[in-house]
Amino acid sequence: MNHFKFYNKKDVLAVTRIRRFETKLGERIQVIHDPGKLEASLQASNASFVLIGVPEDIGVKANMGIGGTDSAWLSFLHAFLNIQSNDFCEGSNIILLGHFDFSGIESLIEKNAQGFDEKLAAYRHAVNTIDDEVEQLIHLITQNKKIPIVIGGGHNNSYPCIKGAAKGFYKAGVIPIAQINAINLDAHADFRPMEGRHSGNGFSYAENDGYLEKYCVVGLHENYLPQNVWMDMVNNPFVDCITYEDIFVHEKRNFRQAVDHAIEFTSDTLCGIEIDIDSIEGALSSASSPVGVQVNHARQFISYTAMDSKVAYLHICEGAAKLSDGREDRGTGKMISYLVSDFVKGMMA
Ligand SMILES: N=CN[C@@H](CCC(=O)O)C(=O)O
Repeated sequence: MNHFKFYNKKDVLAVTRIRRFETKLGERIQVIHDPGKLEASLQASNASFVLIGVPEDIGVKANMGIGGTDSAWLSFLHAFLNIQSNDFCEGSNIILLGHFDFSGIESLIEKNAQGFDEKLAAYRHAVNTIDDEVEQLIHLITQNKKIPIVIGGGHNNSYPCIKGAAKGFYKAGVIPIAQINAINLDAHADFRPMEGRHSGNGFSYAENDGYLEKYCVVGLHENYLPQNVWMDMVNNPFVDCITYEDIFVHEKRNFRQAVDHAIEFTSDTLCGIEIDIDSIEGALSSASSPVGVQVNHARQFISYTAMDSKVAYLHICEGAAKLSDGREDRGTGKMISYLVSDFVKGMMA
């Protein structure tokens, strides 16, 4: 984990706005005092959740998307640490560990790779480094029976989340084999072919490597589903989806029924909970869209899955506060902060 930056109490308080007679999450959230003894510190902590950032857009660029998913983490942190600590969400059951910084790798690629093909190959190759480091940390967190909360970053990080959690919870004796399920609220399946790692094939690699058993996508857009991916999905009994069109256009099921179906389909073992911010109407991401679920649907998705699934981890990805094409949204971080607090509340309910 060469690229991980641990936070201390001073770092946390630097972004927490202190106010008399009030307490913010930043004042209650835990940090690790000795990063050199990470495993022992996790073991000794009574916290249930470990929050980490993966602010990178290497995976998105490796998928020919628009850069900028590295900008959501700080925006999220500023909002999250200033949530009021109260009976609804107190904060001390969360460890804020820190974030990965892969910006050095990105600069190297930008400086040295020549032309489109070479750059694409270099970005895809770099995702392997991200995979290894993120997997290692998720493994460590879960083998100590804590729930990772991962804020990305591109959706490429579903792969190390699934792989790390499957191995970690297996090592902890929580599951009989190193294999988990996943539910994904997403406009895209991210089940593209294994053509080199990127943000569009995290679930294909996880399934192919045997770490992902059942996978269900909620809110998939028919217009952005390549035919080869659709064929792979319908021919695989361990993969299921409920399209956006079936829920909101044809009204075959309502949103609650769609989420309940996904929870039921994946109920046999631990399940990773995934939200791609591009599933939310108008939210800023590489694949932003005027069509998508409302923020309150995403909040309900998190709340229902946190309460009713056997949760392995939460991964919120693809959001951006600023895209490389200049578009900006100062609300992205605050929106993600609502989703994370809904998750913690749902898990504690
Ligand atoms: N994780 C997102 N994957 C989508 C969107 C690509 C993009 O525009 O960034 C996909 O592969 O289709």
